[in-house]
Amino acid sequence: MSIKGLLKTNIPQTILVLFLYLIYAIAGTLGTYLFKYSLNAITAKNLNSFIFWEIITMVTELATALLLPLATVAFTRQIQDYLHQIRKDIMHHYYNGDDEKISTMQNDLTNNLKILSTDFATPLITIFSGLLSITFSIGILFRMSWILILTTAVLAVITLSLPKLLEKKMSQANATVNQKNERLLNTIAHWLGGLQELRRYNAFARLNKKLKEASGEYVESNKKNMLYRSWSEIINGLGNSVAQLGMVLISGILFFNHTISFGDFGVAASFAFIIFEGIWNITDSLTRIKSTKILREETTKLRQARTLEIPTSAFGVIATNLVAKYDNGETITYPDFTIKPGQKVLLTGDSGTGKSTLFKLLLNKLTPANGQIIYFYLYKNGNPIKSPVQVGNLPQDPIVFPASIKDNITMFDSKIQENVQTAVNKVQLTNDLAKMPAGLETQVDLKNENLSGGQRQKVVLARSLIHDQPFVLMDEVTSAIDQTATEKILDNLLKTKLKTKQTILMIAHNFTPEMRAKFDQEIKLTAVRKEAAE
Ligand SMILES: Nc1ncnc2c1ncn2[C@@H]1O[C@H](COP(=O)(O)OP(=O)(O)OP(=O)(O)O)[C@@H](O)[C@H]1O
Repeated sequence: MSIKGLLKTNIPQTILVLFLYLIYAIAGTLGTYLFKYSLNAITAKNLNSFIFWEIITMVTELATALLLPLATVAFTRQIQDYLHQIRKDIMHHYYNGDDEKISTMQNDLTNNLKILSTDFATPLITIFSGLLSITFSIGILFRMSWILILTTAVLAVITLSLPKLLEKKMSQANATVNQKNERLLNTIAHWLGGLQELRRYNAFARLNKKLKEASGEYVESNKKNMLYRSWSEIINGLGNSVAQLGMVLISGILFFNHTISFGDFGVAASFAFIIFEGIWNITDSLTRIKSTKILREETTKLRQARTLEIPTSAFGVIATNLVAKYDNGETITYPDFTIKPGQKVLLTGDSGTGKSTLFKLLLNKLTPANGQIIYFYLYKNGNPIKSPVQVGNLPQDPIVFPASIKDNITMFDSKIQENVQTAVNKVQLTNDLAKMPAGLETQVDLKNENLSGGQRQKVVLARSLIHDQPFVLMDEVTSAIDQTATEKILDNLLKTKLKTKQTILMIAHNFTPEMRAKFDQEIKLTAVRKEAAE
């Protein structure tokens, strides 16, 4: 998040915002200044002149009161446009990354953007508006007496240097709040994800304890943050009051010396209020802006999109000397294998032989302890050339979204709608849809689970088919589908001539010899060398 980015989001809107704040500052200053004539009319005991200037002042004040909400609305829209842009970039970053925790993502998209809006964007406009009011007020004071300007300058230096006292502490406190909030979200995701299991084992006390711990830390960090903020406000407020009193004192002396009129004395005090309130607001805003420095740097990094080049050809992969190792010492050694572009490969092996772990390695969710994985789609002089790839992944539990079955297949891409029916036929979903009154438009109800496990598997298979992914990992993707349908789906999956050929690596148990024979190759995992942790 940057000033430039905020201003550039919508240039005509930026001009409107700046213009509205400019006339708001002019009207505000004028309203205060014109009151001088009402005061002078009182000392001259001229009722008509007093009423005339009072009406003029009131009209200007009314204009000021109307301008502020207008300017605020325009600026809020500007912030929202900018945040929308940032949110889109962050989503893009996570979408292409595939390796982030949901809680981090939620925190970046909600809490952190809220902080940037309240502690960066809003303070910026406060500074702009404050600077305008201060400039106009100084101009007017200067016309009255240079002594008033000198007093203002001295008091301003004192007021401006006060916030420095707590700047660092506030930045740290803000970062801690974020950290603790992320931990809380993490705990919620981990523990509430297994809520049914906890219920089954009456483990409510443990859930409660964990949530209490995490939320306690979050509350504490928030309290500390508020404490620093309050101290900062107290220190700034004190400086502000001393400065205002100083101005009243000096302008009073100037009045008694006949340097300024009574009207000037009256409004000089008001301008003192505008100036010091402006300075107070600016210093407070600067402190807030500085406290978001770490957050802004993080957001900028997140906005740097991880764009993956997605080639349209099928990919192959070569694995050599591959070894996976978990923190507990569990080590799995894999046989070397090569999967050529477009091949359909079956991955088998007893439970615990490392099939899922191989998928984690291929998805780059786990770094090999040894060996390497090379994805390629081109050969040069007979040798494969390493290339980045986006690996498709169909996990054992199909991930569906609360949208129509059609949208779940197209993933909201209307351009590929016409291919839906073909994909539906190939995954044997046609008969299931015929039983649903709304057919493809049936809304997936995650809460009441209106789709069976097999139907959900068919939906994600159709999704994978329609999206032409160049390399797809499938983990027991037909486990809930009956034997006859599975055979037909396999025929379609393995023999389908897609626009671009697709490489498939599929984990499956209990396939008949005929079904296994449909694959180009079978990788059988057997021995697992275990090195138990101490
Ligand atoms: N996160 C983990 N931490 C430590 N060990 C793990 C972890 N995940 C898996 N393992 C161990 O690694 C070995 C291989 O597990 P993996 O899940 O890859 O096997 P699998 O062949 O997919 O089994 P299944 O067919 O039962 O799904 C097992 O001994 C397992 O206990």
